[in-house]
Amino acid sequence: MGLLVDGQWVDKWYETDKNDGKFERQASQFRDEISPDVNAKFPAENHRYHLYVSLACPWAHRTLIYRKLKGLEAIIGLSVVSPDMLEHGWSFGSFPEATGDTLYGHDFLHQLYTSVNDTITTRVTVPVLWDKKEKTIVNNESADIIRMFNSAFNEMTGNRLDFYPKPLHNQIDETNHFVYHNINNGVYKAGFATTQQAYEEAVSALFDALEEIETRLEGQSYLVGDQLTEADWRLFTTLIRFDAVYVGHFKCNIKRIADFPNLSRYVEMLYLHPGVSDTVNMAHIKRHYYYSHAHINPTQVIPIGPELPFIK
Ligand SMILES: N[C@@H](CCC(=O)N[C@@H](CS)C(=O)NCC(=O)O)C(=O)O
Repeated sequence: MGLLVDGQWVDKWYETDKNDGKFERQASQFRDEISPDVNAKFPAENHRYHLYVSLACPWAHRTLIYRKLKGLEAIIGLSVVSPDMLEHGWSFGSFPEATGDTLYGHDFLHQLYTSVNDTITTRVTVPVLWDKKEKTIVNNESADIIRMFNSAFNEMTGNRLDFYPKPLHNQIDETNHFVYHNINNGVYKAGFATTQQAYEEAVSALFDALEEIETRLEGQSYLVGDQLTEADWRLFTTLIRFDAVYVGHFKCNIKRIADFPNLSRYVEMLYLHPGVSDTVNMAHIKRHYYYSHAHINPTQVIPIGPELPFIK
């Protein structure tokens, strides 16, 4: 685990000392956009773009779901890192279903970042949306990438599924904001907190938010407008990891998702949505968290359980 400072890899953990033990996520640096406009800087083109992901990562998982459901697998290539994120950060080491760097054969993901800018200072995160033509990172923010995947390639694929329909923009954005701060990032704030108070604040906000979503799902199947939207996919990738890793490893253990009837039904429904189960890899998920965060789990022993009834 570490980051690039002036193009050099530095092996160090997140800084929480100056912030009362609180984990603060840094903003993604590459925020360009692929557009259907042929004159755009990054126009939608067949075989031009490539996605680097970890199957363990909930942020990268969003992009994998969209690549699948929007019919982009034949258009956008894929490289899957090893789940082990150790002293060199994300690496292309061997592990079942890790592909290696299928474009350049790099050993480490930070080499991809420094190939764009050899004096860059940045965290080296997945997902990365890569442009093979310009040999650069288009975007490394999952929230942006799924918006592009939702619409930029529609002409090419003929796939017009819309998970961000215009009339629901405000409601989706509001829900995303609530879910991001309290749940998606909330589990990380709990897990990476280094003081009791920071941990308790994060866990309380997390479970208050889960209770609120549980209530919202009482009379409806989806979060917004009673139709499947981006808001659901963004929540799903955290919920599917919850009982397997966040309850134990991140100490988010007031309840399990299995203890919330509506959330359980909801996560199972989304998991069973055609194509989605292919994007869920529990071996990578459990291995990544329990093996990579040595300060939380120094023995790197990975628990066998829990039983997850509907997961193949
Ligand atoms: N805001 C980013 C966050 C991505 C992110 O933090 N990914 C994690 C893996 S789950 C990562 O690569 N962490 C490495 C690091 O923070 O150095 C996004 O949503 O794309």
